[in-house]
Amino acid sequence: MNIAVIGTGYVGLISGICFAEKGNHVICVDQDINKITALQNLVSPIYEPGIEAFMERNVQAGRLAFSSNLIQAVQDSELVIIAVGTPSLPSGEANLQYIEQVAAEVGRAMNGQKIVATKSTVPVGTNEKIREIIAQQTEQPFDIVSIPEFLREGSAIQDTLHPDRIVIGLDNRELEAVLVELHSSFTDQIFVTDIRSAEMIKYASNAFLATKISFINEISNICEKVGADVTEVAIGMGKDPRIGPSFLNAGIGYGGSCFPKDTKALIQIAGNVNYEFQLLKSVVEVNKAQRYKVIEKLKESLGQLNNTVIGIWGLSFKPNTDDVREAPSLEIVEALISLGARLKLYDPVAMDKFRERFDHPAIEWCGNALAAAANADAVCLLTDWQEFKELQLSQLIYLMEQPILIDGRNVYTKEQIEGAGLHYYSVGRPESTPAYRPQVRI
Ligand SMILES: NC(=O)c1ccc[n+]([C@@H]2O[C@H](COP(=O)([O-])OP(=O)(O)OC[C@H]3O[C@@H](n4cnc5c(N)ncnc54)[C@H](O)[C@@H]3O)[C@@H](O)[C@H]2O)c1
Ligand SMILES: O=c1ccn([C@@H]2O[C@H](COP(=O)(O)OP(=O)(O)O[C@H]3O[C@H](CO)[C@@H](O)[C@H](O)[C@H]3O)[C@@H](O)[C@H]2O)c(=O)[nH]1
Repeated sequence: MNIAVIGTGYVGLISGICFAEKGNHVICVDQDINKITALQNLVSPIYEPGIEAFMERNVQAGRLAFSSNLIQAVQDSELVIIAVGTPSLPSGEANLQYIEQVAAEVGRAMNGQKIVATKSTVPVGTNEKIREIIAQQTEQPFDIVSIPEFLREGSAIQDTLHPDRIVIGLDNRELEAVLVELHSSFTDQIFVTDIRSAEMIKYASNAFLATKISFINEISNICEKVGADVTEVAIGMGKDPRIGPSFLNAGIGYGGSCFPKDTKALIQIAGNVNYEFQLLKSVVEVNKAQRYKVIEKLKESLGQLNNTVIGIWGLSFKPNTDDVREAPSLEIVEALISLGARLKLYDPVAMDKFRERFDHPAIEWCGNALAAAANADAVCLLTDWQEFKELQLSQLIYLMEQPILIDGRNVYTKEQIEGAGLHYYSVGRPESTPAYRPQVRI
């Protein structure tokens, strides 16, 4: 099939590449000329493991191209996929300005029958709005479908090539066969439903996963007080197939471009029909508070933070991505600086993206994890990158001013900590080392 994908962010670019990988002819469009130029030179604007090899293979096979010419791309395609951003407005509601702009541009470009599919996460009823906007611009026949995207950053290509399920929302049953056929090379778990339900499935799924995380984080806070171990609790809970083992990792809470934005948007979607989504409001509040646990633990171990030196391991909101949108690190770094700490920051790939968002004279940018720990009074691990898990922790005692490690993602085992000579604090697990008596820097 000939496909145009509008928006070459995480979703548009990865979907475009994966549809091409399955033999379709795809043209990916973006209004950002710099992105398009980079892509035409086979340079990915996002960090995603394996992406450049997939891009190169499909471009060389003549199945994938990049352009800023939306009109041409739409005219050459039977299926137009909208994958532009839907960021939060200050109210928490989804900002639909990019969606509406693209719908109008697609409408003006139409030269014959098209299917217009929305992959962006949009509030219930948005696809109907898209239909109206397109219809105002063209007399050409077209159909609207909702195909929400469930990929995760860091494993986006594998998630797209091997999804757990694909949801297709449509109101013209004649399209079912062609859309199921298009997606059947990815999975046989294809659920066809109506458009409004498809839109809601996306928000409900993200809200449920966020709820699991806030739930286990609250359990971890109680575990700390009663002497239980949240990792053991999560394993025991997860053995019940009704609960499942995934998304029960306690830590400093969820970040990223999706959970924070989509939970707030769903609260607003409910509010717009006079429904107060109490449970989800609590999930958001719990998540906000959880980030500060790291700072509480630092205060517990160091007393006060003014004039201390703190090493930070990990800035991206999760491993295997350079995305720092709504990363817990942003709030934690700002809070530590406001408390008078000097910081030594290291992340394997996200330092440039972080620095574009936040920089300060109190920050020293470090080339590796050990450099960030050198002469520090404490190190805080904020992202569970594999390279941090593989560090020889016994080196820290020789490097650090005070041997304190705060593990915000529970990555280290008892065996790794034992014998390392550190004072180790994690989340919801009994402390495996004695509490530290701070030395105050003059
Ligand atoms: N990032 C994820 O992991 C993920 C996963 C599932 C769903 N989603 C949803 O998918 C949507 C896109 O997310 P993203 O992270 O890929 O966004 P993004 O911000 O990374 O990319 C959006 C792209 O759209 C482009 N764009 C905006 N207006 C345009 C226009 N008029 N014409 C052409 N291009 C235009 C921007 O330049 C940008 O490159 C959002 O609704 C998001 O909630 C994201
Ligand atoms: O047990 C867990 C699992 C995740 N997280 C955190 O939750 C956030 C989100 O993680 P993840 O879901 O893996 O990443 P995303 O790329 O944001 O993907 C989510 O958001 C996407 C955008 O909507 C959806 O498509 C995906 O299905 C959904 O998992 C990260 O900060 C993680 O550190 C935890 O704290 N504990």
